[in-house]
Amino acid sequence: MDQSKEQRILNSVSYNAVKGDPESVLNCIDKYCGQYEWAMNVGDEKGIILDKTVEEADPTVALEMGTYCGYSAIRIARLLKPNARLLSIEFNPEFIPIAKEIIEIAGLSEKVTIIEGHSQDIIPQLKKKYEVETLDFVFLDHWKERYAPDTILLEECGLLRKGSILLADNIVYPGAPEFIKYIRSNSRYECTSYPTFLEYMKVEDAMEKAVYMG
Ligand SMILES: Cc1cc(-c2n[nH]c(CCNC(=O)c3cc(-c4ccc(F)cc4)cc(O)c3O)n2)ccn1
Ligand SMILES: [Mg+2]
Repeated sequence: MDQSKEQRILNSVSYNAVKGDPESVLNCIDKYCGQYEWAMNVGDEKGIILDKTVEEADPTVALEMGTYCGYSAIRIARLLKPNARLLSIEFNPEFIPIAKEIIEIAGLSEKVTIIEGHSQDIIPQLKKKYEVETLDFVFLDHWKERYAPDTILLEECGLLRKGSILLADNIVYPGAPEFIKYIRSNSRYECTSYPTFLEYMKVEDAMEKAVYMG
């Protein structure tokens, strides 16, 4: 059976990236997906907004929803201080071994825990099963129609604290209108919009930052 696109991305990283060098893994994925096969990595342009927000949050415990090939997990984990950790939820079992391998090549396996499952099933387990008290940073990059209900679920599970920073990808394309409606009309969040472009394309997109005020 011929290989998947995600397998071809892993092949390219495995062949071209410098082991243990996260920047070289990111550059390799961006080159491959920019030149050969588009893929839904947050990419190098939106990646800078992600970097800045992670640096602002300086999280001890970070959550990502939508691991895919591990590109944003590497972007986040490479900026984490010692003993800080990233939990990343992925529902598609095909992507998980590929993400694990790519994160391993970047030398960041110690900092990243990939959890297989649907966000709505995993979020309620984070406190007890994954020993999370509260989340300092959350990157929403999973099913766009789950951004709003999962934000509410994070609140209900007591996983947000005063100052927790949420960053959401794809606000314009594919779009997350219910999330925008919810978060911008909720006085408990301070929202900032970052107009940008869809990964590897001249298509408008945006990211939304929302700081939980408790
Ligand atoms: C329910 C649940 C779900 C998950 C989960 N894990 N992995 C994902 C992937 C979600 N991501 C996307 O669908 C996505 C799509 C595009 C896109 C697609 C097609 C186009 F033409 C243009 C743009 C661009 C992007 O940047 C995206 O992020 N969800 C994990 C846990 N629980
Ligand atoms: Mg995305």
